[in-house]
Amino acid sequence: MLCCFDNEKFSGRLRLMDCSANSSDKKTLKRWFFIDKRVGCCMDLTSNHASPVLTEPAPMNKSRLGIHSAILPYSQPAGSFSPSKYITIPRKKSGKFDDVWSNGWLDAMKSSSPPRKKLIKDFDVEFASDDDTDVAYSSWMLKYPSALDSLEQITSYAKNKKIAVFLDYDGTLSPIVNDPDCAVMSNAMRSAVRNVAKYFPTAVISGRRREKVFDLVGLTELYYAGSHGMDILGPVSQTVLNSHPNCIKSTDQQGKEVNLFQPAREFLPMIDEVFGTLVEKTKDIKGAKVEHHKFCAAVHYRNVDEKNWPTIAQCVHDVLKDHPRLQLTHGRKVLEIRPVIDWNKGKAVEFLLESLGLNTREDVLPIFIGDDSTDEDAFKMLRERNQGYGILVSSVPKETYAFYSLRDPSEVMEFLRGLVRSRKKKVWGHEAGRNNC
Ligand SMILES: O=P(O)(O)OC[C@H]1O[C@H](O[C@H]2O[C@H](CO)[C@@H](O)[C@H](O)[C@H]2O)[C@H](O)[C@@H](O)[C@@H]1O
Repeated sequence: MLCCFDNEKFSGRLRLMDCSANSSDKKTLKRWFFIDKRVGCCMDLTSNHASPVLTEPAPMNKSRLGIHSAILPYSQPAGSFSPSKYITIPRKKSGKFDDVWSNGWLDAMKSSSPPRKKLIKDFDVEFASDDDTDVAYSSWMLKYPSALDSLEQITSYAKNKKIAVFLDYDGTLSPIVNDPDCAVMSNAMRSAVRNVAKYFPTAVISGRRREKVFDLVGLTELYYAGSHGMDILGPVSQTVLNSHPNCIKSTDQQGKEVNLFQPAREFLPMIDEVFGTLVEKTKDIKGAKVEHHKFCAAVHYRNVDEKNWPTIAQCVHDVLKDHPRLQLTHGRKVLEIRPVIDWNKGKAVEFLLESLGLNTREDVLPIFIGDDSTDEDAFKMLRERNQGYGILVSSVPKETYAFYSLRDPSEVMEFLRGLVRSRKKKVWGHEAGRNNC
């Protein structure tokens, strides 16, 4: 007998349980089936074989099942996902704020960057073994296929197009580690990124301070944006200088002429002040760390005992209460305070495309690779433009606006190497390293 559960939490799928299995013991309950409401395909999670049953097909179905995604329009955002990562502070009619217990901050803090088991549980899949989590990941990959497995599709579609590569830093180019100051990039990754930049315009767009991310990456051939895109050093473009009032001519660390765009410049003194306050307020919380990213401030709680998380949340909450022009975003075990302006990583990608003279061209294929919630702005922008690919780096199932997935930074490196290999082979048929862009 099959029982049907509407399981919105699991990627908009209907969940079917085979009640002929022993359901009293969750560990032995192995026969779950998922029906993707849009894909119209039923999958036995124990066998991971998809077989067509029920429900009518929808426009996104084919792209999710391996037919070349770029041929198909992004007709709708992925699943029922609506990433509300910008946290509006709930205000009571009295003008007072709700506290961190009731406004969901602590839940968001707990679920940010969770371990594998916990995340699977959040998707309401009560699995116990590593095999089961692998099965859940494989099922998730039907919706977000591996960019490595899809490399041939991606590169053949990109053959006559200009690829532009946009990369997040933490969790994408470097693995997540406990101390943000120790998040170094391997030489192998550096060399992969350097090679990518030989063939495609390449930028790193990070939440960190721009100068810091440049120090960590150490490649002069890239463009850099810090503070989640609020601090961009891009190529000189008169069009961009004319159309963006906050954009000025400047020089980079090598003395080269560049365009400098800092749309939140007026917030500098406020962020300075808030940084000082946060340092002071958290100084007695063991493990807490505050970073000044110039146009935003980050409060890390990865190394703080969970019993002290409410105190961290309260400190940040109190600061925001006093600064209505600032807002909160949740990152991986980090609370970030940033200006309330209409600017994000997605806008930064568009800005850089414009600076490169690629924004209005239809033969451009932007690829954005990132792991964090702030990268969703870029994934979403690409979906809305119906152009290019967002690639989410995650080793656990996550809702996302991205189109493809990669498990971890080592797969990112393989993917970047694959892009270069295919460009060398398909365009020139030899190993010459010329910039084709
Ligand atoms: O946009 P990104 O380049 O991904 O930057 C996002 C945040 O990355 C850093 O924090 C994260 O990585 C740390 C090192 O692995 C880890 O310790 C921390 O828990 C993560 O949240 C950076 O320190 C933050 O300021 C960035 O906002």
